[in-house]
Amino acid sequence: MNILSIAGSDPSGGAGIQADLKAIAANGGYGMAVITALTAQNTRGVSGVQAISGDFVTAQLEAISADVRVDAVKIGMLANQEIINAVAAWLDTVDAPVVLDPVMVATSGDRLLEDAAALRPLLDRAAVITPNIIELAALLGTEPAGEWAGVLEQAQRLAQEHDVLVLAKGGHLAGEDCPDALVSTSEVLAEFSAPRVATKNTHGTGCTLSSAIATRFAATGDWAQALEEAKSYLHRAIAGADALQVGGGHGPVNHFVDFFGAGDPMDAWWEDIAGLRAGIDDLEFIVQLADGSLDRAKFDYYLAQDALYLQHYAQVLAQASTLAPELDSQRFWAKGAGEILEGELQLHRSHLVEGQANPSATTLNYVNHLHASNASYGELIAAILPCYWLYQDIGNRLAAANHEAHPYNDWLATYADPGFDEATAQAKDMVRQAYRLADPAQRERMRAAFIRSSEHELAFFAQAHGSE
Ligand SMILES: Nc1ncnc2c1ncn2[C@@H]1O[C@H](COP(=O)(O)OP(=O)(O)OP(=O)(O)O)[C@@H](O)[C@H]1O
Ligand SMILES: Cc1ncc(CO)c(N)n1
Repeated sequence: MNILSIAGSDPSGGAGIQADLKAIAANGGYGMAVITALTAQNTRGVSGVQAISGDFVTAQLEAISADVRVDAVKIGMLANQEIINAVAAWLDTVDAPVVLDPVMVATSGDRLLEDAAALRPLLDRAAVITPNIIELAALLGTEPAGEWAGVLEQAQRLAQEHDVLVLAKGGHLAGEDCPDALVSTSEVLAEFSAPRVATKNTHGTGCTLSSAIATRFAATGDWAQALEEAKSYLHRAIAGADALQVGGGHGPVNHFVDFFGAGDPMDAWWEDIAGLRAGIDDLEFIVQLADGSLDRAKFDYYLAQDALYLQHYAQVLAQASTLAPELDSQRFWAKGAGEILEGELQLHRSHLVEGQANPSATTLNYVNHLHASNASYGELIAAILPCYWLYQDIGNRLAAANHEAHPYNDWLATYADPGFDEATAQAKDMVRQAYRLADPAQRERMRAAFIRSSEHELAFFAQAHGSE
C-alpha cells in the first residue's frame, strides 16, 4: 500500500513527515512524503519555519501522481493559504482517501499554521479529520471543550458542517484514560480508549496516529478497524517512548517498538504467568506449608524430588555459564551452579530421611524441558528464570508465615535469605540483556520457554498432593 504524507519536516525526527514515514512503515505501508515546509525544531520547541512555495508543493505532488498509485493520503502541517490552495487543487485530481490532521500548533505550543480558517475548504475534501481539542474548537470558531461529552458534541458539529468523519481525541483532557472516538454526522461510530501513559515523551503523537490510521485504512478499507489498530499501535509506541533518549523536552514516541521492543519484557512476562502464580498460591501444598499443617510424608516427598531436580538445575546453570556471551554472566551462572551443589543440596540431604527416591514424571518433565531449552543462551536462561523468580516470590510469603514454633521453621527460614533476592534480580538482568539482543522470533522463543518453565513450577509444587 502506497501512503502519501503531505506535511512539514521536523529535523528532530519525532513529528511531521519524519514521524509519518516511520508510522507508515511500522504499520506495513510504503511511505512517500511531499514537504510543505521546513521547520527548525527539536523536542523543546520550534525556532523557525520556512514554507515551500505553492508551486513547488504542486510540482512534488504532480511528480508522484504522474508515476505512483496513491492508496491513501495523510495531510499534516500546511503552513499557509498558498500551500493549502495547492494541495486542494491537487486533491481534486486524485481519488485517494484523505486523513487530514489540522496541525495548528506543535506539542511545544508553537504555531504551525497562519490562520485556522484557511483550512476550511480542505475539510470538505477529507474522509476523516483528526483535530485535537484545541484545533477542533478553532475550526468551529468556539472555545475548547472541558470534558469528553463536550468534545464529542463539537466533533459531531464539525462532521455535520463538512460531511466528514471526525476523530475526537481526548488526549488533552485530564484523566486516567485517553479516549478517541470516530464521529459521523449522526453518531459515534466507534470509540477506543487507552490508559494514559505517564510520560512527557508525546512529541508527534497526532502525526503518528493520523498516519497509522491512513495506512491501516488502505489495508483494511474500514475506518473503525483502522482506528482500533492505529490506537493500539500508538499506545505501544508511547509506552515504549522512555526507552528512547532523544532530547531534553517532549521526546518522540518509539515508532518501531514492535520490531525492537521497549527493551524490558519482565513486567509483561510476569503478567503472562499471573494465572499460574495464583494457581501455585492456592495449592494445598503451599497453603499447608505456610500454616504448618502439611503432612511430613508429603514434605519429604517434595524434598526428595527437589533434590533430584536441583542436581539437574545445577547442570543447566553450568551450561548457561558455558553459553554466556561475556565474563559477568559466565561467572554468575557458574556461581549459581556451585552454590546449589555446595549449599542447597546439602540442606536438602540433611532433611531427607534416607536413600534417594527416583525422579517422578513431573520432575523429569521439568528437567527435560530445561535441558531441551539449550538451543540458545537466551532461551536457556529464560527457562531457568522461573525457578529463581517464583521461588523468591513465594518464598517471601512463606518466610513471613514463619515463627519459632512452626513445624517447618528451619526450612521456611531458608526462604528469608536476602542473598536470594539479589541473585534473582541479577538473573532477571541477565535475561533482559539477552532479550535486548534477540530478534523478534528469538524473543518469542524466550517468552515461551519462560512460560513453559512456570507451568512446570506449578506442577512441581502440586505433585506431593498428586494433583498435578
Ligand atoms: N500520555 C498519553 N498516553 C496515552 N495516549 C496518549 C497520551 N498522550 C496522547 N495520547 C494519544 O495520542 C493521540 C494524539 O492525541 P493528542 O490529542 O495529543 O493529539 P495532538 O495534540 O494532535 O498531538 P501532537 O502532540 O502531535 O500535536 C491520541 O490518541 C491520544 O489519546
Ligand atoms: C513539522 C511538524 N508537523 C506537525 C507537528 C505537530 O506535532 C510538528 N511539531 N511539526
